[in-house]
Amino acid sequence: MTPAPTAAPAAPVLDLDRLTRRYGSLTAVDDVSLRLPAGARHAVIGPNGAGKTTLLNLIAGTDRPDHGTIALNGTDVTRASTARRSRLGIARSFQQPSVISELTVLDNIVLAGWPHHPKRRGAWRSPSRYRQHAESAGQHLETVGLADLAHRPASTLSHGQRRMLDLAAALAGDPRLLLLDEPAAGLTDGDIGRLLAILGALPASVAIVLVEHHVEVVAELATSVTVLAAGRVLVTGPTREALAHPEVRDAYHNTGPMAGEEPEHEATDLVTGTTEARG
Ligand SMILES: Nc1ncnc2c1ncn2[C@@H]1O[C@H](COP(=O)(O)OP(=O)(O)OP(=O)(O)O)[C@@H](O)[C@H]1O
Repeated sequence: MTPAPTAAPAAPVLDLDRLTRRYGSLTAVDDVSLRLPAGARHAVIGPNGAGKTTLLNLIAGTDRPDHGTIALNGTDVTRASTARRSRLGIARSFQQPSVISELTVLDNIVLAGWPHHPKRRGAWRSPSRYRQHAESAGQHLETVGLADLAHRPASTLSHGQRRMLDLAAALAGDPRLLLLDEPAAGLTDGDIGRLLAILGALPASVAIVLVEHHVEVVAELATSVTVLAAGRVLVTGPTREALAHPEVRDAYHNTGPMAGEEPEHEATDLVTGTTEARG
């Protein structure tokens, strides 16, 4: 009997291969490889200056690597514009929430979702088109708990509420990969709890890559972690193991044996759970 054909494994949502970014003599991201499956909940942690934001910039396309490749769902986007990456499903929230204070809460989300909407043409000239946009924007505000504030000017929001609005703006394009840069920074414990509940409830169709200094947020949300130190991958793996790694604690305190050490190049494949030598 002929065996039934097996389905080809889905392409990783994100595949970074030997990514390097130099600024003059400083190597901010140094030979970083990482493969994440669809729906991943992955955190990137490390001390200040480790290269975390630079890595997010390279994935989002606001910065370009000197070396290495970036693939999104099997499509090479290394040279793609930020707009094309956004259309392919990458969305991003920032350390400083990018909110337009003069607009209402609702219109911030209408504007963020507009380029992604199938009926985007003429949205501002046609009241019925605008209503369609406003309806989907309202759903995203529900998701982040801001629906009651939809018609307030965004300038009246608290810091925590602006962060939620920034998150709703990132969700407005129905992303497949959500990049979050320190989403818990400056939040109260209550706001952090709300953020965790919102992110925890996102569907598995949305993968998350999270840069975060709050280890408890990482432990709660991420199922896998990459630790960067001086631009290099110190360790990548399941959250509990990565956080328990002795060199992680050493690197955080900048006293450990990792300083100046040359790690072997490895790519940890979080699709298959294997680690392989590359290069
Ligand atoms: N545009 C730039 N030009 C020159 N150097 C830069 C630039 N962007 C980042 N760097 C340097 O690259 C290194 C990594 O910076 P990056 O912001 O990625 O670190 P980080 O891990 O996000 O730090 P933090 O936790 O403090 O935000 C730092 O030494 C930083 O000064």
